[in-house]
Amino acid sequence: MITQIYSLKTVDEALACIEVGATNIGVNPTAKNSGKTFDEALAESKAIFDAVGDKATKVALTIDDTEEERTKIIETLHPDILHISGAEDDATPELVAELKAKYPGMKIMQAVPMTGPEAIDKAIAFSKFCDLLILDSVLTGVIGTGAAGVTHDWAWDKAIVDGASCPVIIAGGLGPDNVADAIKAVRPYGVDSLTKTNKNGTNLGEKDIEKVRLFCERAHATAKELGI
Ligand SMILES: O=C(O)c1ccccc1N[C@@H]1O[C@H](COP(=O)(O)O)[C@@H](O)[C@H]1O
Repeated sequence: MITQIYSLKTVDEALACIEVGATNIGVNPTAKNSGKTFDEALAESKAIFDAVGDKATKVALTIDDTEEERTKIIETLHPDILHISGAEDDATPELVAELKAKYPGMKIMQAVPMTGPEAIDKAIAFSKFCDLLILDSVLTGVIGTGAAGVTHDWAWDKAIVDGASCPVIIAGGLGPDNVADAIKAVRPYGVDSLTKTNKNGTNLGEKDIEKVRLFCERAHATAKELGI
């Protein structure tokens, strides 16, 4: 079971998350929703990825960035996974082919806004040319798909897991208290958490390492129990 933790702001908290069971470390170098400049956020993300090295899978967000910004993110951070989470710059077969030719080995993960049952067909279409999907909630006022801190109907996620051609990570308001139920309902490839594993319960806070530990332990234990 992939346990993906977002969005790390310091080297120490990233390493602590890995220590307690995070397999994937997510950063937000786009500066969107972060209150930082692009260069500040990118430098912070680079320090984190340099320290993480091969200890975890490194995942970088891009949210409606310009082509120049996206290139800077990829060429500075060398992420294992580029997480496309914008409202306007969804992956296309052409973009994925172009990125894969230029950056062999980098996986493309498309975020799907889980706004209703219409997300099911949309996700299945993305799954035909992306490496991974992340199914995430949306909240008015938050730029991009995700960082919403609320759940959505997991029956939509289950339909996507059953029909998709690529592995699916679920997200949206997941934390230690609901991750086991979510895995039982959806049987995904991975689970992701931001808000509910933060200290102050907002999408901007520091990570609460005890909550991250519980989230990862419960996810791994549930996956083992289900044999997935
Ligand atoms: O991580 C961020 O800062 C971020 C900013 C803008 C859009 C998405 C972002 N992160 C993604 O959102 C999910 C889920 O968030 P939550 O657990 O519901 O708060 C997060 O884990 C990232 O995949």
